[in-house]
Amino acid sequence: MSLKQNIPTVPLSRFIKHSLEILKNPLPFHHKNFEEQGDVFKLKIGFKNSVVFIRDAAFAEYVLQKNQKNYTKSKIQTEDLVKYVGKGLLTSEGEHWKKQRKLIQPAFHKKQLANLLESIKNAILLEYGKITSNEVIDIFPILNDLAFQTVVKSLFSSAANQEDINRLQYITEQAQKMLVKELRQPYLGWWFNLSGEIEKHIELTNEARQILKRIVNERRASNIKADDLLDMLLEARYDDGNAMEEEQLIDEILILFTAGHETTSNALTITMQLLALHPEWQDKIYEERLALKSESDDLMDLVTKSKVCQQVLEEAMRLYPPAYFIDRVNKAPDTFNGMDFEAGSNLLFSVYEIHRHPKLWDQPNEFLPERFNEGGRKFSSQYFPFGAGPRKCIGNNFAMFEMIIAVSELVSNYKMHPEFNTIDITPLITLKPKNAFLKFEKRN
Ligand code: HEM
Repeated sequence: MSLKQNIPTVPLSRFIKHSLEILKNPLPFHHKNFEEQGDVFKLKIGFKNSVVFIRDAAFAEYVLQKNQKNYTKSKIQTEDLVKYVGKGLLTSEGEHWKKQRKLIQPAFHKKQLANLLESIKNAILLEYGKITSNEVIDIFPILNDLAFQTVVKSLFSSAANQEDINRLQYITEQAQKMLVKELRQPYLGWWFNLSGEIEKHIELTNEARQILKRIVNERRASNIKADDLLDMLLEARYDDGNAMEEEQLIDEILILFTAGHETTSNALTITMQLLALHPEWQDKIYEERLALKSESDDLMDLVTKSKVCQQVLEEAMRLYPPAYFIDRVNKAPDTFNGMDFEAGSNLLFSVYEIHRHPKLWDQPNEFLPERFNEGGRKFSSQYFPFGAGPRKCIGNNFAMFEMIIAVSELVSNYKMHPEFNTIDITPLITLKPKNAFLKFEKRN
């Protein structure tokens, strides 16, 4: 039995004093608090409200896995996001979530993903057509479009025209931007309502729903077998033999756009920046790709055997996890390591801090992909880029396969050079890269 412990508390005055700095980039503020207070501390963010910040990997494992039944997601995902994207996998809870996860999971199995690799690769190559050699360019917009196109093409093959795709991307990004505004300036909530800004964005997402309904109905009427994600979702059956209702299907598609787009483009952009700063790893990936190509042209072989490329991506997501916080709220009171948490406590796990914890990692702030040479599994109790437990990212393999193809294709055609020797980030809902300027030199 562990002794009772008080949770160190950072007062409201300190939160207010640093509020501008926190709005710009909260990570240094949190880091300082962790250094001063320890791996668990409470931050007062109002007279009655507080958030518990955690960089204890065992605590994360306990909440996300061992005792996950006592925890739900916070209102950000289960209410604020719902008004735009509806109740799908990412945003639902309880029995509804369980039923949806069981239904959708098979579409993301490795075997099933094999059918999508060709479309993923084609979408990637199309985007790489935008790269101009020997000029400094911002790689983020290209990789951002790439990540959206990849999800759309995996869902619909060629069923969506470019105009629809552009509109869907625009709407997804606008809704996300609006949500960021609401979360960062909660005190302006009344104004966002009164000025009609929220309503405008809900209308936009309704327009996206209409586009998606048309695409789905055309597919239903066509009898075409495309073997894409949409086919999988249309053919999936609940235990009672029924298929998904149309509204639910549309919600799930909107959620896949939201969850699968920004996270992947962030991870890819930062990986390219790190590779530009560490050209020896570009050479290693290039050599690996040459060796694999001489054995087989099969894309499944490429994505499962590109070990060096995988290590680089894993290390990039250790240093810059796109989902840099994971939040949970406890249903019933709970105790961890002698610390008591009353029901309804807001727990925020800093994946960013856990991934750089000096007690867990050698040279935690250095880019050392070789630490993953035995795979990420070795670190499964302290490495959570895709979350953990039953709510772990359903698109985990999809994202890794997509990113391996994207990195390997780019490195096999170009050498990347950095414009700056630092990596700048803007932590919003996800950890977004900033100033990702690189120069591309065509390989012979
Ligand atoms: C590098 C890319 C990605 C990262 C880092 C990432 C990260 C995550 C994380 C951390 C969670 C768990 C959140 C929590 O427990 O609160 C999650 C959930 C989810 N992700 Fe991803 N994700 C990525 C790509 C994708 C892709 C490509 C898709 C789909 C095409 C996707 C779909 C989802 C969905 C639907 C959920 C909710 C799962 C559930 O609650 O059952 N993600 N993701």
